[in-house]
Amino acid sequence: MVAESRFSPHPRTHPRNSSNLRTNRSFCRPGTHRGNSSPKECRFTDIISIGIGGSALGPQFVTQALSPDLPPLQIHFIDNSDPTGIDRVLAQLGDKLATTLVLVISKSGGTPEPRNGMIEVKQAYTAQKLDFAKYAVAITGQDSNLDKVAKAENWLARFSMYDWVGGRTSEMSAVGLVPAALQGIDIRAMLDGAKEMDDATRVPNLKNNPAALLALAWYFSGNGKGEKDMVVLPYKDSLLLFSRYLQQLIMESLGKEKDLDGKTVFQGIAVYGNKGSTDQHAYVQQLREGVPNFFATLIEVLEDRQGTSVEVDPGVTSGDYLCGFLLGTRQALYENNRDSITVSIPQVNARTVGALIALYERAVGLYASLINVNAYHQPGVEAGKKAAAVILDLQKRVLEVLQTQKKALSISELADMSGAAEEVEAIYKILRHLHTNNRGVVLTGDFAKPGSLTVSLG
Ligand SMILES: O=P(O)(O)OC[C@H]1O[C@](O)(CO)[C@@H](O)[C@@H]1O
Repeated sequence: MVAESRFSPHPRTHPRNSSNLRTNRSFCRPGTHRGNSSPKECRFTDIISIGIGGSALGPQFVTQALSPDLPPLQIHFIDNSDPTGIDRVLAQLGDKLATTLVLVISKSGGTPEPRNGMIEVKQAYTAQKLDFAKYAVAITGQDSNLDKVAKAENWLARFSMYDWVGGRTSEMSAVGLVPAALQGIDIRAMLDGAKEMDDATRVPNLKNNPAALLALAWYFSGNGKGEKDMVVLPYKDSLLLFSRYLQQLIMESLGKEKDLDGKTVFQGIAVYGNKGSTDQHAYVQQLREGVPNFFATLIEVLEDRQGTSVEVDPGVTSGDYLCGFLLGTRQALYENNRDSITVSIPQVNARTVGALIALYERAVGLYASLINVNAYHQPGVEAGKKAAAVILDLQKRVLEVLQTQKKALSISELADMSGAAEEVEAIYKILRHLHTNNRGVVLTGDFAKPGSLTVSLG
């Protein structure tokens, strides 16, 4: 899918993308089923996919939406720097690591979370006397740090990402297509659906352009200032992660302080939601009667299921109920002057999911043009990353000071000696974290009164 014509090359260059996939996929033939595969055909049973943000949300959404009930390879995600989360994935796999492929996905190849995940997973392979390089695949920008590591260590495969593909618009690149193909998902159909939508959303007549209609509806509803939140309610379990995927696509793209002229605009649209009808029993009460600060997007899937349905009442199926809940909620919102948009798809399949992704990618680009912001950078996230690096540096400095001390110090003494008198609270939190995790820092005193605490190395 081409996200935004200003940033993407001509479609003629796309075959390079698929040849990238074709030449690299020999490490494991997708679609080979576990039950009848010989070790030669595919020695893997599972995948660990390590990535965050745009390098995780698309693959997670597509897995939930499209992965077959018995996929050829079962995928597990590590999308955080949470040690417990990493442990859980590794514990679930146990001695199956020997047949587990690892995808390390990071456009920049320098994001700390996937780097940490990769190091921890590598360590787990080493502990089982497995050569990590024989299991590891990198999906990253050319010559990124990750690319260099993968090249130097001779990993199983490397897929390169084009610079013009943004992280949050990368689902139709190797980032999304490799994990999807390995799970037996029809990636050609995904690309076909995205292509169809790409064509449909290049139409200059706005009334016939679904992405333009969507962008204009967002603009109308929130006054072009994001005054209303976007509540996304797909009435289908398999689309549960769509709102989470859209959260990044929309909020990271549109949530900007400055417009393209450098004017302070504080733009954005807040996105949340899970699924209908489940959310009707959670927060739809507020949507109907509470603060009118949202518009709803209802995703309607026409096909209930493959095969026939039992009747839960005479002449009525569960699917009829779901359809009734969607239409009923829409009506109830309308009656109370709450806006809603309904997007209908015939069924959840690779083609419609590809089309949905392409639709929203294009709508975001068009809406960004309407409000005059750059949808394709994320300066705010960079600020958060820098601030986290400052905290880790402070931790280092504090530990260095403690190493020189024979007697326990108060936290404010330690802050002074570390040249960070203003950072007493941050230092308290760092120390408490190290203390809790038995990292050689001993805090003594009343934790409810940080001023009473003394600290030393244990
Ligand atoms: O793929 P990368 O470079 O690891 O980045 C992961 C995510 O981090 C961000 O750069 C900032 O959150 C996202 O835009 C991106 O999707």
